Amino acid sequence: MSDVDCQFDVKYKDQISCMLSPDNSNDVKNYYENLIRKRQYCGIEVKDKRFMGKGTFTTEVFGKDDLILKDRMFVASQHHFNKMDCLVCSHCFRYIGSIELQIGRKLFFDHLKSSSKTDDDENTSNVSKQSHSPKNCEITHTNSEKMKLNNDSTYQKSLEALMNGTLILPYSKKFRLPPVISCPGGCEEEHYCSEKCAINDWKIYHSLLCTGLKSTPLKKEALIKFIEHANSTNDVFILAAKVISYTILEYKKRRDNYLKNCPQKRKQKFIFPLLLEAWKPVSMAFKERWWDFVSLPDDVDKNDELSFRNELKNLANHSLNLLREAIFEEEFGQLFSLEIYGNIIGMFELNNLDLVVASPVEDYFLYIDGLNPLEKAKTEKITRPFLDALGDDYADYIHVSGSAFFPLHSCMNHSCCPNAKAFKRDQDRDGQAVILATQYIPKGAEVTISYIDESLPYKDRCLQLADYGFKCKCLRCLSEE
Ligand SMILES: C[S@@+](CC[C@H](N)C(=O)[O-])C[C@H]1O[C@@H](n2cnc3c(N)ncnc32)[C@H](O)[C@@H]1O
Repeated sequence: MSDVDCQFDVKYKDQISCMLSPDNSNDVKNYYENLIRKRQYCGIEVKDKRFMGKGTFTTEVFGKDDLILKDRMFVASQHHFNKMDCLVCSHCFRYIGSIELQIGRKLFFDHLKSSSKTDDDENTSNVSKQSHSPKNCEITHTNSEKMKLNNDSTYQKSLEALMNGTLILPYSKKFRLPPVISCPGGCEEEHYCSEKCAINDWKIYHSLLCTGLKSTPLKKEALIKFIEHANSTNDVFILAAKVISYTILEYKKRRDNYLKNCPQKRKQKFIFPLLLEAWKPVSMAFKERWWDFVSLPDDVDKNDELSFRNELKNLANHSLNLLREAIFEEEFGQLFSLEIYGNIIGMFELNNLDLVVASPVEDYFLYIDGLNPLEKAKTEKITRPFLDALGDDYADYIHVSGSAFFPLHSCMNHSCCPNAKAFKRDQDRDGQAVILATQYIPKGAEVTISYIDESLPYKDRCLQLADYGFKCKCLRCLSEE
């Protein structure tokens, strides 16, 4: 493969190799024990499994449907296209605002997309202003009953009324959502469910990636270019940027603490062991260089494999150049090397779990549907036009969709006859990963999940798992092979 020129790969060769070399098994054990303790979960441990790397094992018995683990994400991001379908906290991914805001905002964006107006920018900035400052003054239902959704300006007005809180839908108070809290840096991109989430997100990654008022114009312009490139190519680049920001900010926090306790070391400019500590969530994760392991798409000839892999490498390099323009700090040159970037992207591709959160809007319409016939008919006079405008298949796209990396979930190996599954119960209304036992699991057994549809025949399963870069060694595959 022809090498894309990356000066940082050469300059920081030794540090990069140290960052990518496997941690010793004691460190691995301690890291995951700590993590499990922090999550206040007992009943599982992470240990080495000879041929498959790490695995998760039970330390107590689990019954069918028992909760094994609720894992908080290390980094996560909502898909770019999903941001117009639902408004959620950028940190915990809970729905925010109100049922009215969710419906009005979604229909407003749909309307913008389909309308022939050219003045798109003005409308978009209007919607963000209106949609995050609900006023909560109720109007009578008779007003909304008069709505004619086929009349463009009446339709727009009714959507605005939903968004700014002047139109309250019947029974929506039964589905209250947390308020919309703005980004502390003043960007219009991220919103939160609480000050706590806003501050946490700011401290952990967003302060380096915010395009708000606190960002200098040059940095803002560069960040926007980076984000636009990621949105139009592969939004895993956004996740990679979050990982780099996290590592820089975590390092700085650790360094400040260290220097507070050892003021005599103040002259020491850069403390590499502290960067390694900050890098732990990535160094512990299973990962490979992205462009090396991705399986060849069906439409790419085997003879073109080299140029296919080079294309991916060039794409990552371009994204990294854009990110450097925005947030590069000389002190952390190794974090901006292509080798590190390729491994971070590879970590997501190999461990990614879809981020899914069910929508309260669907609950709301199901509730209306379950009312007694008289009440339902009265209520639907108001709600039906909105439900019709959302379309029959609205439930398929108004739930949160995105990508996330979960440190403990990512230690679970695949099996084609798994004993657990990632599954969101009714009460799981945020971005955490929920792992449930699908059968009785004895103490000491490995907890396995299926990365694919395990009902497929052997050959198809092999093909699908090739996308994850491995050949399955579970008992079922070994016997079917
Ligand atoms: C999400 S990680 C699981 C944890 C991983 N074993 C580790 O060491 O961190 C997925 C990787 O684990 C290995 N793996 C998981 N399930 C496997 C299986 N059934 N057969 C062979 N390798 C498996 C593969 O290398 C795969 O790419």
